[in-house]
Amino acid sequence: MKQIRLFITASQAECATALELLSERFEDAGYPIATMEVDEANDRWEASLYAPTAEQEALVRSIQDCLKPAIPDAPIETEHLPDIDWVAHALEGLQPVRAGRFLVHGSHDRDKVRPGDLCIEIDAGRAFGTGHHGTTEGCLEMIGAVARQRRFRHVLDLGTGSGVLAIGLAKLMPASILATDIDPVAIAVARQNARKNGCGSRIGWATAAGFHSGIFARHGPFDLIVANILARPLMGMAPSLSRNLAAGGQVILSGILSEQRRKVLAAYNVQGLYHRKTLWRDGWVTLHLGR
Ligand SMILES: C[S@@+](CC[C@H](N)C(=O)[O-])C[C@H]1O[C@@H](n2cnc3c(N)ncnc32)[C@H](O)[C@@H]1O
Repeated sequence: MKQIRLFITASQAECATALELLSERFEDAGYPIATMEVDEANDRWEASLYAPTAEQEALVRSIQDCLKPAIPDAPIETEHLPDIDWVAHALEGLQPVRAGRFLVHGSHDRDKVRPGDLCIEIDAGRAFGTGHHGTTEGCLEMIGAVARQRRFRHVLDLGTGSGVLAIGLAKLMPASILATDIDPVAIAVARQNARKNGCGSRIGWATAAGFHSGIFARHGPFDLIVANILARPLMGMAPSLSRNLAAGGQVILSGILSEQRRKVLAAYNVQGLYHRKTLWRDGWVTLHLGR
């Protein structure tokens, strides 16, 4: 199905209002809504709604009507999004997966849940993270293990994708949780998933590339940072990750191939972070580091 993004460009405050109004009117009907900063220096943000192309005309009118009381003059722009392989995504989500203390399953597998299962319900969709990938599995397993060892108060899930790790964190830890992603679609999907899992109000959301946003200073420093991205960006962001980590903080990293493990460890050692444990899953590693 062809998809579009309908959006306004406005100040951060106006976009926050737009997010509230649009969520109230459209989210229960299944339209993902998101905001994203586009120009920090000039306070330019975008508030977006994602929909099938066929609904464009009717939705533009409804959005104008919805925003009129608060932001009467904002023109609504349209971006046509690339096609997505829905079949591949749907197949990815067929089977429930056990990852450490968690059972990750789609809504069609609710009957497979057993008493005592710590469940995360995620339907395959437009954001990465159904629990089937070795990196997600490794992170969930590591989150389960570290949650047994100590209490965390400020937690960050950087590169949240479907929100699977943030939801797992919320289910295990009575902490304040921030989840971010470079992709606004992922944030919109993750917010919906968190709501479905009963922890929507426990998690703060933001679209941000790496640590390039004021949101981290407002929520941090963090005593646990989880980032399942890829080895190269993880190495690049080692200094900023370290700056946002509280004294005595811990880090879980994944998206790293086995052969990249040493390089990533070296980049974090330079920042004063040391290896505690490695999990190997399907050629990928998940690292647990501490100060
Ligand atoms: C491998 S997926 C992980 C998703 C989920 N956390 C999981 O464990 O299954 C990586 C996610 O990181 C996001 N991402 C990639 N580079 C990023 C960056 N520089 N800053 C923030 N998010 C990033 C991608 O959009 C994607 O959603």
